[in-house]
Amino acid sequence: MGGASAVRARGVVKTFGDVVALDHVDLDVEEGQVHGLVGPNGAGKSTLLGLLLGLTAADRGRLEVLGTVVGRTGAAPADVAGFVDEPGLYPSLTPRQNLAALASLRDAHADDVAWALDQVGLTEVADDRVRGFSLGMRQRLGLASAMLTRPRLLVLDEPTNGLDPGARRQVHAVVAGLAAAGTAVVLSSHRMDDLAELCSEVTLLTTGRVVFAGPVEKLVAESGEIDHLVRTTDPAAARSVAEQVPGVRVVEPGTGRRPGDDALVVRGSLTAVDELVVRLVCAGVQLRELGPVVAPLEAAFLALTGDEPEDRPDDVVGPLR
Ligand SMILES: Nc1ncnc2c1ncn2[C@@H]1O[C@H](COP(=O)(O)OP(=O)(O)OP(=O)(O)O)[C@@H](O)[C@H]1O
Repeated sequence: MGGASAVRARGVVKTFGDVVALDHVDLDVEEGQVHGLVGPNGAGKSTLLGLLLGLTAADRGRLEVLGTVVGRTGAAPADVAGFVDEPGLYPSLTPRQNLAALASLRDAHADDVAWALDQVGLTEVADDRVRGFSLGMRQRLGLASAMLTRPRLLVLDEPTNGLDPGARRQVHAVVAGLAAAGTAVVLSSHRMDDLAELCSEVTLLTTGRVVFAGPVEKLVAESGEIDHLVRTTDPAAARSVAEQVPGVRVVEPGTGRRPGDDALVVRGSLTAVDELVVRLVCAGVQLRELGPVVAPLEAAFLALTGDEPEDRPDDVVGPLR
């Protein structure tokens, strides 16, 4: 914290006809920070990213990017790069040719092409045509294009969309490395694990409004009651213990259980669940597994939006705390 401001938005409004895509949005991002935008479909994430890239202009409010006020023309300052929706690529060209074309347009050094391809793990397919590429490969090439000019602000719309776990790890490492070197990164994602692993701060949007902005840990701490799966040696005894603990409620039907599983799902604050653990031990009931039914960040998302993020695994159960 404490770096120079990369983005400062105050009261930004953007409408499309009758649709208010952004409704008095504030956003603060510092250099060296990875800032996540999260929210249900249609919340305004891509619209906000588009404003940062200068693809469109705000109707009202004030937007400063890298110390420059972005005016009504929407022209973004130099040193900003990225993509919204899907990266724009030439399908008939190879990755190397795509990046070389960009490099010549943007004054990038030819050596940077090989560097960017290597960073995203596309060196081996650098001379294949983009036309046959999977979504994940196109996403990685989009990231390489965005990095090419070594921007001070990188804007990425769902950069891990379509990536397999290995490629996702690689993209995470690239983004974290760029941030460590001082680049500000603003990215959107529907994946709570991306946000938890990559972002120090998040802005949660619903229908164009900011409903939370701040550190990821604060979002989790504010999520209130969380459903926990409790697996023990004696489910019947565990249930009667749970029913006696103030602030703990047995959830019926509980989600997060495997078919035929007799584990309990209880809802309560972390303090109440801690008390349940103490009482189970005192009652001689052995605890085999305890964890949130959905990851705490996802629970916070659900609590604040009443919506369900995409790509939610069916069986997300945390380890014993
Ligand atoms: N060019 C446009 N013309 C008309 N309406 C638009 C346009 N761009 C966005 N919208 C509307 O603005 C709202 C916000 O859209 P936006 O794409 O920013 O949401 P999002 O959070 O990125 O959604 P998703 O998660 O589905 O990508 C939506 O209601 C959308 O239909």
